[in-house]
Amino acid sequence: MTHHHNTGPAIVTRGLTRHFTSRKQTVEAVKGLDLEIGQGELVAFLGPNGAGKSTTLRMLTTLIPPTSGSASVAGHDVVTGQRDVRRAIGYVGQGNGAGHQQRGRDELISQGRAHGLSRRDAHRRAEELIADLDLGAVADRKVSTLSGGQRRRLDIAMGLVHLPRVLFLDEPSTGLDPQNRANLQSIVQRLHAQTGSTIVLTTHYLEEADAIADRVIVIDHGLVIADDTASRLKSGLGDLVRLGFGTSEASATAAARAGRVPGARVEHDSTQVSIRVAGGSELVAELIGDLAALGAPVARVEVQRPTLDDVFLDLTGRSLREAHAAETPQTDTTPAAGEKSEVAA
Ligand SMILES: Nc1ncnc2c1ncn2[C@@H]1O[C@H](COP(=O)(O)OP(=O)(O)OP(=O)(O)O)[C@@H](O)[C@H]1O
Repeated sequence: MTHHHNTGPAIVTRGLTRHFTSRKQTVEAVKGLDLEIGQGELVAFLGPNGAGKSTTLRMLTTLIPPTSGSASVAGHDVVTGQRDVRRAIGYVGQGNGAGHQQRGRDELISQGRAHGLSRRDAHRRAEELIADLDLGAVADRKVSTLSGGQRRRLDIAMGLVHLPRVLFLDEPSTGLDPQNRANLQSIVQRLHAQTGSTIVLTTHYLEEADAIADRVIVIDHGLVIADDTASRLKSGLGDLVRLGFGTSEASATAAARAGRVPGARVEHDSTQVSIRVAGGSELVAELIGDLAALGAPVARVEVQRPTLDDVFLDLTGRSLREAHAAETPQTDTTPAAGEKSEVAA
């Protein structure tokens, strides 16, 4: 069940910008994004708290208008084609809501009816989604009794009722324990494989972006700072090779030798040399041999493959984990006029 109605990109943004004014201070939440996302891509927006991920998603889903620039989703402009965008997308926000006293199955059926499905089709669609999102065991329970992970899966099912061509998930796995998070990630991947629809999710979990996204768009302070596959982002940074030595002379000799490796970034102190270089693990054997011949025998070796956190650290000078922990989400802000908490049916 693929449903691509046009052949252009799923999402295009040009200079997409959003400012907020709160207590007379202007926050530039998103500062001129130029993005193109193809149909069928599974993309993660990765960045710390306050990076502008949710604001970007809220503009793309027509919940808030851009301050300047433009965006189109499924071929429709988010401002002039708001209705068409809403019909083409599914959006699962942070803490969306099915009604608490309803049964999950009934919520899905009502949602289908709200999207114009016949009674029979709404029932059929609900059954499909219950199966696709592993909700069979809990679909007849009141929503208020579901666990966090079950609730999140129901929210995603709600967002999928009308077979959207582009699905937006805002921090789908935040607040879930590792097992439920892994479960949710495999469901998202399965949905993507089954439907071929475009999926854009935001996350501040490196492992999540790494594990499930075809493409990782790293956002910091409202700007795209990297955009590639996780494996290319990591291999671009290179491996980290650490060599330990018994004497400071040996360490200095090794640093000089390592400095001649093309593209290597070298740091050293009296006992250790750190070399950041592409293909470091392949290089290390040769280096150890050379250093032995130069009278600087290597006492310890460690090779680290880079993580996306290393990529972020390299780009920003901050660790994503720390950047995330350091920023506390602001409360007490002034929502923009016309803002709503959910996409209207
Ligand atoms: N309604 C608002 N009024 C004022 N400032 C806002 C508003 N919404 C967002 N901001 C600010 O814009 C910046 C970007 O916020 P945004 O929610 O887009 O970040 P995020 O990357 O999604 O972070 P999180 O992981 O916490 O959701 C932050 O500085 C935030 O405080």
